[in-house]
Amino acid sequence: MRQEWHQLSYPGVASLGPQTSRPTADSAEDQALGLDRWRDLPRDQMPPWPDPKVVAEVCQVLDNVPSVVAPYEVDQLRERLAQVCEGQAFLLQGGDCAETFDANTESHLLANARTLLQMAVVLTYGASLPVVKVARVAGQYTKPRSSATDALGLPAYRGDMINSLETTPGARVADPQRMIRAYANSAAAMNMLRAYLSGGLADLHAVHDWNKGFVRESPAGERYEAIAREIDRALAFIRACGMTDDEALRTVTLYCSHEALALEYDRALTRVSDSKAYGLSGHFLWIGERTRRIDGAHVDFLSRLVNPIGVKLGPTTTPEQAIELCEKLNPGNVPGRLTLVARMGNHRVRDALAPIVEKVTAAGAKVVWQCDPMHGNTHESSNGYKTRHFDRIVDEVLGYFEVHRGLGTHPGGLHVELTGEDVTECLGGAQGIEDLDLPDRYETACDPRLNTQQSLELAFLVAEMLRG
Ligand SMILES: O=C[C@H](O)[C@H](O)COP(=O)(O)O
Ligand SMILES: C=C(OP(=O)(O)O)C(=O)O
Repeated sequence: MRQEWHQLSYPGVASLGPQTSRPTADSAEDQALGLDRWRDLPRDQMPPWPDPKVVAEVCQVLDNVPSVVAPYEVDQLRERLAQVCEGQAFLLQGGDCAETFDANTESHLLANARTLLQMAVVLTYGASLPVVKVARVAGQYTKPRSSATDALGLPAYRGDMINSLETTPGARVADPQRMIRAYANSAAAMNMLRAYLSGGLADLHAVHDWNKGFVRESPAGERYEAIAREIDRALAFIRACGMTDDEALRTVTLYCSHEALALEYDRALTRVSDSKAYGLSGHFLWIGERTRRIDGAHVDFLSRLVNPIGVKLGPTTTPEQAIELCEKLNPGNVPGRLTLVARMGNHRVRDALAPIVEKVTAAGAKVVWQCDPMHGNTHESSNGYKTRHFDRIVDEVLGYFEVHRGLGTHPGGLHVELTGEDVTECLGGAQGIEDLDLPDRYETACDPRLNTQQSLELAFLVAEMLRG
């Protein structure tokens, strides 16, 4: 008999039923869809689970839990991303680098959602297009690492789904039980966000009022006043037309996303509906720069889902590799299915991205082009913090716009690591954060995030770019 997740004794699982190395006996349908082929393929960044039997037992539990998202939402997001693909919408994706169980609080979730909504309003105005909003939330609990060990020689922290950030050898042992905690935290986060988003958090007028507060208080506020005033006028016009009760002005759909790194987790939360495989651990799943090998487990598994998916492309990606990824991940060339997320670094974006966009476009592949200006711009500060400079982030976005404008393609989206808290993790911005300020509130579990002010500043700057 299958176990319910709430019946699991924590932390031990010795009392659980059969010890199998596979999570479940696959159904014929799962087999036909090839949902477990990845298990036999080369797999980078594999969580160092000490005991596969425990992994299998945990997955057996996750096989039967209510999913985090629903198939119709996944289909809806793919359709919305199809509009981005066709140049009729813009994609904004953002949130924590690494979610943690401790920070999965109402206030943190609301602060992040609020910041994303604020950015979306500015970008909607800048692009004069609908903005599809996707949060890095409700599942962003795994991290690929460059090294198996950290500076202390301990096994690297790989995200709360896998091990703990605490700096003891015991805490760094990968613990499959954490997948259940990640699931419970993700389900709770989505539950709370759905409730707030339909209950006033997304009210357009309130969100714009927060932006006006930002413009008033930011040291660089003057620069953004013109756009804020124009949005004000547009809203006044909408009010004058008597459209204040319109549902679209009061609620928004916020989709959730995470890197599909711990494949055991995403596989266990996959459900087959109408003979199609839906990864229901999140609406949008992506493959990281470190796990995108064409013959690898991650590419194979995600190729079998119908979700909208993304793949990160770093500066060493060749146009041929990008085309191969398109063919493998989107053989039907379905618009909205595949997002190519360029994370080149500001020094490389102009020369590395252009040939990729050119050749992928010439090959006829339908993709959403998204810019992640964070991951190629990381450096160590003079006082030893992993950081990113706001100017380099802005410059990468500029370079991305230049490439797309030059080639006549749609610069479809932005993907950023951000938080709605006043942290000091990235340098620069109007607050002028410097190396010596970094220790004040350096709270990320992995990579540096833009704080609220830096995020909004970026949104205003991108709005300017979008307006040409
Ligand atoms: O978020 C991305 C990666 O997980 C991260 O940049 C890797 O960081 P590392 O180089 O410190 O391992
Ligand atoms: C790890 C990430 O990015 P990348 O794969 O581009 O390094 C990330 O976005 O969390």
